[in-house]
Amino acid sequence: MGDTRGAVDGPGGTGTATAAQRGPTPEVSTAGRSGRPPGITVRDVAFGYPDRPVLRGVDLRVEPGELTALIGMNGCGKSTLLRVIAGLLRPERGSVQLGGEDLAGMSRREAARRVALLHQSAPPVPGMTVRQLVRQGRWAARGPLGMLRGGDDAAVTRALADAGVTGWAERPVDALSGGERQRVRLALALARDTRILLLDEPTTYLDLHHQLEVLGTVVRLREERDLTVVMVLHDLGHAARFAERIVALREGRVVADGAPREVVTPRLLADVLDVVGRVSVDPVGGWPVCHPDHPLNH
Ligand SMILES: Nc1ncnc2c1ncn2[C@@H]1O[C@H](COP(=O)(O)OP(=O)(O)OP(=O)(O)O)[C@@H](O)[C@H]1O
Repeated sequence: MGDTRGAVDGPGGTGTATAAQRGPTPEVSTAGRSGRPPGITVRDVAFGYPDRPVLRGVDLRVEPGELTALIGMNGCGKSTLLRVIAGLLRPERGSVQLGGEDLAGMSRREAARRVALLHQSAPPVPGMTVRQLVRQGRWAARGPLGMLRGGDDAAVTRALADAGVTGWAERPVDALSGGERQRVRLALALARDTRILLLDEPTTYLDLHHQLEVLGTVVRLREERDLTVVMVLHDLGHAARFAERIVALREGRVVADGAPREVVTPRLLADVLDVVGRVSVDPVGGWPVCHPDHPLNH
């Protein structure tokens, strides 16, 4: 497999102003709202589960305020990498920094005040309402004794509204459809009110209408809340359209990294996704459009 990394040396060229294009701004080192959001620096990270190595030396730098899509085949380590960045898994080697602060020196709560992760979690507690679940997102913001703070209700209300689920607030989560639950998970992550948002397959279970709606919401919230966002997407077309930058993993390594127009090529389809296909440019939007033909047979 060829290494397509370095096709460009940074984000840009998607028609949206990138963090680099917006110019240098100071990173903040706290979860506070002033200044630019923290960037993410992953250096030579290795991680494995007891029976298998997964991440094999990942290097990645996400600029403050950047919207990055992480792509790759099933099992290549995307979710594992997000969990490492969220501080849920400790790397065996290498380091992760959030806004220049080393994650290794942070408690779970300190990490959770800086970074929120939407992931495909366990089934909800029977009868728990959407609002009750989303309130759980406030745990890290609370004091050591779990005391509710003044901003909790406002953060929950805002998260419900931003994810478009206010109308379901009093409904039991276990009575919602898969797609509805996925939007509640987005609200749960937003309730953390962090400046770094990690989204693991945020469009899973959603119909096309709601996929576009959620991705549009992520783009809007990135601007409104001034966030740094990394999202795992299986749809390369969505990644090419909505992200400023695409990072591709293969067998636990970064093998491509750059602006969609630069890295989304037939070679990327083959090298990263084992697919033979073509790539054209959307005549209206200008983003790359993939035309997958058939799986690549090795
Ligand atoms: N808790 C676990 N214990 C053992 N192995 C695991 C665990 N979680 C994931 N794995 C394995 O680690 C590898 C990477 O998994 P990961 O979930 O990071 O992949 P992924 O790229 O997100 O895949 P997908 O696109 O299918 O969601 C896979 O081989 C998976 O089976």
